[in-house]
Amino acid sequence: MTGIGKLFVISAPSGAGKTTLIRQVLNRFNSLSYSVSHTTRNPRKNEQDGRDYFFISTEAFEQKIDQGDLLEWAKVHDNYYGTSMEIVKKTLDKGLNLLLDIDVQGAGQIMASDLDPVTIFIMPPSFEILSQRLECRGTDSKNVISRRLENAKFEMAQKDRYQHVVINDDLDEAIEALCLIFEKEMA
Ligand SMILES: Nc1nc2c(ncn2[C@@H]2O[C@H](COP(=O)(O)OP(=O)(O)O)[C@@H](O)[C@H]2O)c(=O)[nH]1
Ligand SMILES: Nc1ncnc2c1ncn2[C@@H]1O[C@H](COP(=O)(O)OP(=O)(O)O)[C@@H](O)[C@H]1O
Repeated sequence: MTGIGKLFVISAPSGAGKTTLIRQVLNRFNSLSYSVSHTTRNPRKNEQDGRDYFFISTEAFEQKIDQGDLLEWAKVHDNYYGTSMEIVKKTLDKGLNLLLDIDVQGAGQIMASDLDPVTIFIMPPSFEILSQRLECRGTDSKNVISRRLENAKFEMAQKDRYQHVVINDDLDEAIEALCLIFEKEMA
């Protein structure tokens, strides 16, 4: 992969606000596109296949692993998630910048590659607020929320592996801090 596009990797514990922040960043920068991942989890209400994720079966996902179609993949909160090799290659080769929203395991795989990514970790202001945000979002059952909060501790412990850490407390301030990183890195 020798294109001149830049690769950005964002990770955060579930509920920290990365989807909210990423939408704002994508609106702001025309030269930045988003890599739609494949997942085996069920779509939430308001999520669209092909826009938020490619929602596929476990069999189809495992076939993609076997065929080498995925640049990286991981099992997160009991489901598979993975990034299409083809999307990344085509986008970077066109000279476009690409944003991956992936977990800490997948981010580790990209950090170990020769893709030279810009890495950003989004932190919630506190664990209590993270828990409140997951409940207020209203997309997940109590069990699913507990599982996500359990993983959050392990995920947040890895924030120092990232080049940038943005705390998402006041939303507008976090958007500005994040956009500043993209502006500088794409200059
Ligand atoms: N490794 C990897 N992780 C992904 C990918 N797509 C999404 N994720 C991560 O999977 C986790 C769960 O995502 P999701 O089910 O959308 O829940 P949310 O974080 O609560 O919005 C998050 O940490 C995402 O960053 C991917 O392609 N690869
Ligand atoms: N800075 C913020 N202040 C208050 N609520 C927020 C903030 N950022 C995001 N939220 C809310 O928190 C919930 C989780 O955000 P979301 O973007 O879905 O997180 P993630 O994609 O990291 O799981 C959503 O209901 C969202 O509206």
